[in-house]
Amino acid sequence: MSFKVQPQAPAVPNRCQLFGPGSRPAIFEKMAASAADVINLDLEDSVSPSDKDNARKNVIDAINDIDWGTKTLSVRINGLDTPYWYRDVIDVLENAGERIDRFMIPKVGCAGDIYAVDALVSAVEAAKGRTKKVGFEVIIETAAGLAHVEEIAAASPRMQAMSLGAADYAASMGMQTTGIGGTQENYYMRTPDGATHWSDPWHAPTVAIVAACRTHGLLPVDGPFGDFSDDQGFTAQARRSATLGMVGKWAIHPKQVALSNEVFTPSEAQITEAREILAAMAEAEASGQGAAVYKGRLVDLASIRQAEVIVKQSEMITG
Ligand SMILES: CC(=O)SCCNC(=O)CCNC(=O)[C@H](O)C(C)(C)COP(=O)(O)OP(=O)(O)OC[C@H]1O[C@@H](n2cnc3c(N)ncnc32)[C@H](O)[C@@H]1OP(=O)(O)O
Ligand SMILES: O=CC(=O)O
Ligand SMILES: [Mg+2]
Repeated sequence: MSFKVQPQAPAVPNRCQLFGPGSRPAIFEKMAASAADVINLDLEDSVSPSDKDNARKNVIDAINDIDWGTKTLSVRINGLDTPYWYRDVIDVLENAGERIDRFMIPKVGCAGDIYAVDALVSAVEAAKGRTKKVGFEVIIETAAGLAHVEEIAAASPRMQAMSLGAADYAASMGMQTTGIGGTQENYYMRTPDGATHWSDPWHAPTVAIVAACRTHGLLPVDGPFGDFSDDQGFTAQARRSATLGMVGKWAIHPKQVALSNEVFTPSEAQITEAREILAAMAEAEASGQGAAVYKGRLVDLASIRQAEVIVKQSEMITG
């Protein structure tokens, strides 16, 4: 480990972030009743320009009036290249109560974007005497966002989480696809025996986001999977993200919530194995050994840290 100890990410469950357009208030109670850990009320890309003002009012009412239980409540504001974002911040902070937990900032390209929102949020919070500081989560979904992912992660103490936005990422990178996440038909390898092997076009940004988040103590989250009729595709994408260190995934339809929760909740088998490894290592250490054999494979001091990741995840979820 470096002399600089790796910071812990916020200890809150973040297995699924359920999105809903701010212009569709009829679904807000259903979102509140869902099993998602995080709710994202959207003012950005699911709301048409002509509906931005109404959506903002709906979202303010929803923050004030709906019982969101213990969920993390987040509002996705519009991008900094639009005329909407400053009013999203000001109207929400001037009119909504302290129940809001986070602003989600889309399409961030550099640390300066976070600085700008932080300055505005800090001014409105001070002016209104708000006592709870709103946290930030961002979406990495542009070429610039990926190029500056680490400085973005470090940009403000308000930063809590970072998501990969597959749709805008694909557009910004000029990727030849209209799919949102998951396997892409033309991204494959041919093996020497002529078989087709699909690769993961989201691998590189996923790893970059996880590394930036783990370096700076944020939660790395996988973004949307557009084809909500494809449960197996969603689960495969979520499993790849979980294996690479992400803690959760967005749901753009309520049927994706259970799928995401299942993948990002350690299974009984995973927890049992982790506890057995910890027990095997405790026994090894008691006899002066730093390494041991568990089910025919090497376990050592690093295995303790790996096993602890799973045990801590499960303890945090069960409370
Ligand atoms: C690329 C990005 O930026 S992704 C993030 C932004 N996008 C979004 O926020 C989109 C969120 N999702 C949605 O708006 C909707 O789910 C849609 C448009 C995809 C589909 O909506 P519908 O056609 O109504 O879906 P469907 O008919 O299958 O809905 C089934 C039930 O779930 C409800 N429902 C639909 N979406 C949601 C939601 N996001 N949250 C909670 N409940 C919902 C419906 O009201 C319906 O309820 P009912 O059975 O009581 O009538
Ligand atoms: O905002 C999300 C995306 O995929 O784009
Ligand atoms: Mg986007």
